[in-house]
This record gives sequence, structure tokens and C-alpha cells, in this order.
Amino acid sequence: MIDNSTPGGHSTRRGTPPSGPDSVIPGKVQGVPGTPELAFGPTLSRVTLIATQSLTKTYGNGVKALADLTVTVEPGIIGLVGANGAGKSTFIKILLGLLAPTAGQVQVLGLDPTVESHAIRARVGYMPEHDSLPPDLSAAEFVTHLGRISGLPRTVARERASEALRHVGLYEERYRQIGGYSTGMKQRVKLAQALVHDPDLLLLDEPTNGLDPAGRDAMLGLVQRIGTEFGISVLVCSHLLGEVERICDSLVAIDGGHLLRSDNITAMTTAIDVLAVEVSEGTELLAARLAELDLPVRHEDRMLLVRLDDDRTYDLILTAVAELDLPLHRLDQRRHRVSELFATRETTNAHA
Ligand SMILES: Nc1ncnc2c1ncn2[C@@H]1O[C@H](COP(=O)(O)OP(=O)(O)OP(=O)(O)O)[C@@H](O)[C@H]1O
Repeated sequence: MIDNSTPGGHSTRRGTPPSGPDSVIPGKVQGVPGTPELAFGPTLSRVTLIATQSLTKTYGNGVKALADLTVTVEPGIIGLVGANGAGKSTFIKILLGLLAPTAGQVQVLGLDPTVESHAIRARVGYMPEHDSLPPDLSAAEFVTHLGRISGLPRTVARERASEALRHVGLYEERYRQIGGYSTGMKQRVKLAQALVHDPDLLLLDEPTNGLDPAGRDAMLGLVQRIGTEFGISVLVCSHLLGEVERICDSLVAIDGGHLLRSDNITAMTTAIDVLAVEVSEGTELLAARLAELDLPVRHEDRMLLVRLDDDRTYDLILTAVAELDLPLHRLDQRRHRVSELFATRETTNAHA
């Protein structure tokens, strides 16, 4: 199911990490990670983060999880959205080199995951959807261990683990056994282990799974901070459109293994010249008054949509509402919502 809530947006730049107790990624430098020329697609930029061409994955049972997917993704915070079963996890596993594609090509940070999976794992952090955390270990032990597996020397792994756990807000609790952690804390341990080896790219599979609204906000805030302050590119996989709309620079939307659209978030939620006005009561009264003022309206659910000619339109509506003494619930400029992408698709499919 596709959820959707408030849109938003921001820009992300790979920047110098802040110093002080909150700093977690020592050694990050300005500038996008060095990326060699890509092997395919002559128009791809040198800083391309992920590129695929006709990427296809068919499982043994005949299910085509990815179908001819061609997409190019630039650095930043990227949302990978799609309904359950759209192919998101399959895509992430291919990017990590955990699954081999059936056909097509793929590059991550200029590397080919099908033959350079070790190099990919050194530069990519992965937070899986489900957790298989060892309940008997402390977060510090676990994250240090993952750092060691990534090739960090023992002392460095221990230091990085502490830093990563500090960054995700678990510094004080780091010596407690994971088995006693809440769901939110476990999600943060998963995020810390993905960060420990100082990656250039984080792949997060449904990072807010199982969290309550406050936990979701906190996790999204963390993800956004990783992207903006530490300059690590993040691919956030989610079926919750509202979440990714809030924190991502760009979106890759897939449906049934097909690419629906890949674009920056601003282009996907562009303002259009329509004002949406909603009053808690007296909608028809207001519609009639606006028509008298030469402002024809269109009804959409409880809203009246009015063409926005100039700033005067705002004033005319506000005056009409005040004169009629109606309780104004909302007055804002309409934006194309990312969710409309899926609505269009469903309509198209229904008519097919
Ligand atoms: N190992 C597998 N063997 C067979 N079919 C699979 C396998 N893994 C996934 N699939 C199927 O491939 C399709 C895409 O699954 P995938 O897990 O990639 O989607 P998703 O977008 O991540 O969905 P979800 O959010 O539910 O995890 C689904 O139809 C799924 O049932």
C-alpha cells in the first residue's frame, strides 16, 4: 500500500563533517566520491552514483521482480519507492552484489557489483529490512565486530563503533545487551553498523519499519542528517511515500519491477497555478460568492480549486471567506504529489 503525507524537500551536498561530540565520520572530505568513468551510457556523469541498463531479475519460480530497468541516480538522498512487491529489495540486493541480475547491467559508484562485490561492500553500508541482531551482544560489541568484518583494524573498529553509536543516539546505552533494546533502538543499531566503516553510500531498506510516529520522525531526521551533514549518499527504500518525500532530494519510483519515474523531488512535486481552499462549512456558499467575483471553482472532495491568476486571487478568497464569516480550514497552492504517479499508473492499468 502506498501511504502519503506532507511533502517537503531540501538539498544535499557532500560536506565536511561537523567536529565535536556529534561527529561520527572522521575522514570524510568535500566533493563526491571519486568515481571512475562508467562502462556504459556515454552521457552518464562522472559522479553518477548508481546506473542500470535494462536490468532484469527473474527468480527461479518465474517471478520477474525487475523488468528492463534503466535508471541513473546522482548523489544525494534518494528515495526508492514502490508498493510491496514492486522489486525494491531485489534492486538493493543486486546493488550490493548479493544477487546476480538475470540480464542487463548495473554500476554502483562506478563499480560492477556482479564482479566487484568486495569493493562495493567496502564503500557501501547496508541496513536490512528485517533484523537478525544477536540478543546476547552489546551494541558496542556488535558494531565493532561488523567494523572488523569490513576490514577495520581492532582499535579503529572500536573507535568507529563508538562514534557510529553516538551518532545514532545510543552512546550511553552501548554496553547494554541488544536483547533488551526497544524496536527503535534496534533500528538504530542496524543504522550504526551500516555506518561503521565510513561508507560513501548507504542503502537503507525500510528504515522506519515497526517504529511509532515519534520513532519514525527521529529515524528520518537521522537519515537526513547523514545525508546533509556527513555528505554520505543515502538510498532509502520505502513503501511510505510521505516519508521519502520529506527527506529526499530525488526519487526513483518502481512498480511491478518497471521504472515509473526517476526525477528530483522538486520536479515531482512542482507547484501548479491552482489554489486549494477548504472551509469547514459553507462550501457551496463560498463557491457561489467566488463565481460572482469572476473566480470559477472546481470541486475536489471538500476542496474548491481556484485558478491562481495573481496575488489578488489570495486576497479575494480571504475577503470572501471573511465576509461570509466561514471557518477557513486551508488555503494553499496545489502541488503535484508523488502519489499521483501511482494514481496515474493505476488508472492506466485499469483502462488497459
Ligand atoms: N527469493 C525469491 N524467490 C522468488 N520470488 C521472490 C524472491 N524474492 C522476492 N520475490 C518476488 O519478487 C517480487 C519483488 O519482491 P521484492 O522483495 O524485491 O519487492 P519489494 O518492493 O522489496 O517488496 P516488500 O516491500 O514487500 O519487501 C515479489 O513478487 C516477490 O514475491
